[in-house]
Amino acid sequence: MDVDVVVIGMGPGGEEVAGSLAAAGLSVVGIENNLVGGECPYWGCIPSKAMVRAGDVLAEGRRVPRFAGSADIEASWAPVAGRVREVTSAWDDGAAAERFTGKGGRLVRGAGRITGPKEVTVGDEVFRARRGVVIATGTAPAVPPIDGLEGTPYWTNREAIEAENLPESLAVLGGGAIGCELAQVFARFGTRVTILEAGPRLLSLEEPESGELLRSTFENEGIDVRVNAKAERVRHDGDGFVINDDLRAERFLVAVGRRTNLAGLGLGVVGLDEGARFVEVDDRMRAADGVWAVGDVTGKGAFTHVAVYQGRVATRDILGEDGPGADYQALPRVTFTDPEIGAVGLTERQARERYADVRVHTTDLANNSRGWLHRAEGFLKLIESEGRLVGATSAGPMGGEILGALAVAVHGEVPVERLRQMIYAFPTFHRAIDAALL
Ligand SMILES: Cc1cc2nc3c(=O)[nH]c(=O)nc-3n(C[C@H](O)[C@H](O)[C@H](O)COP(=O)(O)OP(=O)(O)OC[C@H]3O[C@@H](n4cnc5c(N)ncnc54)[C@H](O)[C@@H]3O)c2cc1C
Ligand SMILES: NC(=O)c1ccc[n+]([C@@H]2O[C@H](COP(=O)([O-])OP(=O)(O)OC[C@H]3O[C@@H](n4cnc5c(N)ncnc54)[C@H](O)[C@@H]3O)[C@@H](O)[C@H]2O)c1
Repeated sequence: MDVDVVVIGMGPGGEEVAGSLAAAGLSVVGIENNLVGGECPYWGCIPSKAMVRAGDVLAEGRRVPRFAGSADIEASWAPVAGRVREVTSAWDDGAAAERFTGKGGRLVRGAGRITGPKEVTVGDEVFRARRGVVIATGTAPAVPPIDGLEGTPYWTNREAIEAENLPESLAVLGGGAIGCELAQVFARFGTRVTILEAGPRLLSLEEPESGELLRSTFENEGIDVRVNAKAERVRHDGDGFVINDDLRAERFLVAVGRRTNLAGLGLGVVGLDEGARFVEVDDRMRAADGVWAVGDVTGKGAFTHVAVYQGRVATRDILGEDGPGADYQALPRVTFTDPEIGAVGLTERQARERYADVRVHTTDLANNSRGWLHRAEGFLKLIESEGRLVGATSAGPMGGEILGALAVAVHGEVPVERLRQMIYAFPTFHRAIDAALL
């Protein structure tokens, strides 16, 4: 069958390209071997943030004695499991599929494979794409080769999100975004949680202060945080897991990063490296003649907002429209723990590796009027080079929202001097920007 474009993988990145091109009048085939929408709406961002919201409500209730009297809080997992089923439509992608077909796209269920230049095969159906093929196959959980792990009922993000019952205890391998967000949720509901992080701190890709802040908060909330720790051996004895012979936990969540779904995709057929971890793309998301790639497979940041952003860039390129190429200098990311860790652009370390002239401005939220009123923990760290902000971290209540102002400053290359001359509303958390710069 001849079409204009074939999109392999209908997660946030693929859905964006396929839907926009179909809406623009192109004949588009979108191929999906699981659920249209990908990881984010069913086992990622959306249900995990529903869980985070529930944990935050509990934590806020527990703050009542410090502020406003007394409150009896009795946590129950049932509403959380119910809300997860509601926001994921109980893992039914009917509405997402219709969103695409309603724009005129054709959805094909199955695993797509590149079988020739601009040619994709699904089962015994062959699609030839006049304009080209978009690779948007995303990622799956990376599972390290730990002695004894294979064959045990360990959890990845999928089982953790689907959990109908609260485990009594949970060991979390990996103190990155998934590990930290889910560890805090389960702990707030009463699960005894231990985090094993191989590196020296939590959220190892972010500022060290972010990892330290989370560690102290987590420890205050009763989470056992073990850094420089690995799982060497694991066994499951019917009742639960025994990790390294001494740590016992009913459930074991593996959250040590992701691996791209590229094996067996036929990348070699179009001259791409079959063994590479990511698909190399230029700033138009082109990977080879007639091949574009978007989302987690590009290695530019495993976030839904990156997949959608790249999807827009690829769409413009496929339609032959002008517009700026992909630019990641103001890439934002938010870890939805409490305190929330928002960051944009470079960390201090990355900035020092890149620029000779780096200035760092920090302030503690305890010195910010609203932070003090809230008895909040957190900080702002701003990284300046050549008179512009090149990176920033905003950690604290609504850290990801306060980040918005900083992301605009980094993206817009606003001179720091101009930020110093701005009026910041009093008493807001974001007024800490003023304090940091002074
Ligand atoms: C627990 C968790 C929480 C997260 N929270 C956030 C968050 O708060 N904010 C954020 O920005 N990001 C978050 N993420 C990351 C976000 O989910 C991903 O970055 C995003 O889903 C990537 O989109 P994608 O389109 O690249 O790939 P995916 O969402 O992985 O979709 C790829 C799709 O391709 C399909 N596919 C694969 N191979 C084939 C094939 N050969 N043929 C046909 N179909 C195929 C897959 O079935 C899948 O549906 C989270 C992830 C997890 C796991
Ligand atoms: N709020 C968000 O935007 C959000 C939330 C969840 C996930 N995500 C995305 O999903 C991606 C995957 O999340 P993740 O938490 O699985 O990965 P991650 O890369 O963020 O963190 C993995 C952590 O596991 C550690 N680790 C690696 N191997 C280990 C081992 N053998 N033993 C113990 N620790 C080990 C690493 O040092 C690292 O700290 C993230 O990078 C992020 O892009 C985003």
